Amino acid sequence: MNAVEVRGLSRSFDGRDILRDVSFTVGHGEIFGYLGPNGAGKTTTIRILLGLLAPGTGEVRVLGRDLAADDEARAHVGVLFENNGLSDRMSAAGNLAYYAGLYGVEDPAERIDELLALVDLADRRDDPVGTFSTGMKRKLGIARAILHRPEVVFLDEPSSGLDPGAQRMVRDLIIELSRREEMTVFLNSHHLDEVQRICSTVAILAGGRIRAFDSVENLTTASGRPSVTVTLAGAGEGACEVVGNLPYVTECDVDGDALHCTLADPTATPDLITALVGAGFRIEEVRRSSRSLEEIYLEHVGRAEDEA
Ligand SMILES: Nc1ncnc2c1ncn2[C@@H]1O[C@H](COP(=O)(O)OP(=O)(O)OP(=O)(O)O)[C@@H](O)[C@H]1O
Repeated sequence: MNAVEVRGLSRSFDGRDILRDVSFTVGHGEIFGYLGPNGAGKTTTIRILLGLLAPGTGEVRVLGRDLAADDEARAHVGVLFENNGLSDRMSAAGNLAYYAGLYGVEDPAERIDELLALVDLADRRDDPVGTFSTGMKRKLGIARAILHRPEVVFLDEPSSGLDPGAQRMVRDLIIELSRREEMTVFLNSHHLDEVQRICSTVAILAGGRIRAFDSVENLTTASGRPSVTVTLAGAGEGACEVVGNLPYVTECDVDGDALHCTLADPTATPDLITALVGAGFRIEEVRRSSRSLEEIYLEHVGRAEDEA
């Protein structure tokens, strides 16, 4: 059984199709990145998973259960939306104590101490949250979301509005809680660099449909679409004319002295080099290159926009 299952999910608002036949799964203990442009339907998907919004068609399950119909199952799930769900007037510890009461957390004092230490706010425990920075509030929001030791936690844009230092703190915290608390983390994010660093699997949602669903490794390494970067001794002008028509070269691009080629055949690199040398190019270095998640994301989103 997967931690999260979405099968054939569709949902429209006021006649506009937002989600169309969306399917993906998230395994236990994974940090999963759910990506897509503004308005793609990521928060809508989370709200349907949490049982806060009815699906149009299709089926969703969290821990094998339908949260809309299963009160007990909701106790195993945590959520952080962008507003953190905190009272500015209460202290950090007071906020956590309030939620510990709502969730029926056992030994709340101990758990609150543990979490304040985890999010590095122990020394601010008695200060009103209204005096906290955006990053501190976000960290406390995450502590609130995992207070009751959920098995799955949904984090909607946990890094939005944070400076790079605070983004890093939140990123480290997510890794820590996945490792230490063995939680499955469902992360909505626009920070592709962050997602590439911490997520094991991602899905890209655009134009209402899932455009890619795979491990970050498969998406970014050469295994899917092998590519090589050839550093030439001198300008790369004319290199694409030489290799662009070779049958195994699917894409070619020159940037200064660097020639980037995507290959249809992963074993074709020596032939590519032979062709370049035959045409008089001198070669400094040849590297298999992996593509960034950002490049892959932009390609899928661009394709979805072209289709629209
Ligand atoms: N209750 C609602 N009624 C009408 N339209 C809605 C409702 N909730 C969401 N929408 C619309 O559905 C679309 C998807 O919204 P959603 O918040 O899921 O996007 P998102 O991918 O989370 O975007 P962002 O990255 O900007 O947070 C938007 O066009 C939004 O206006």
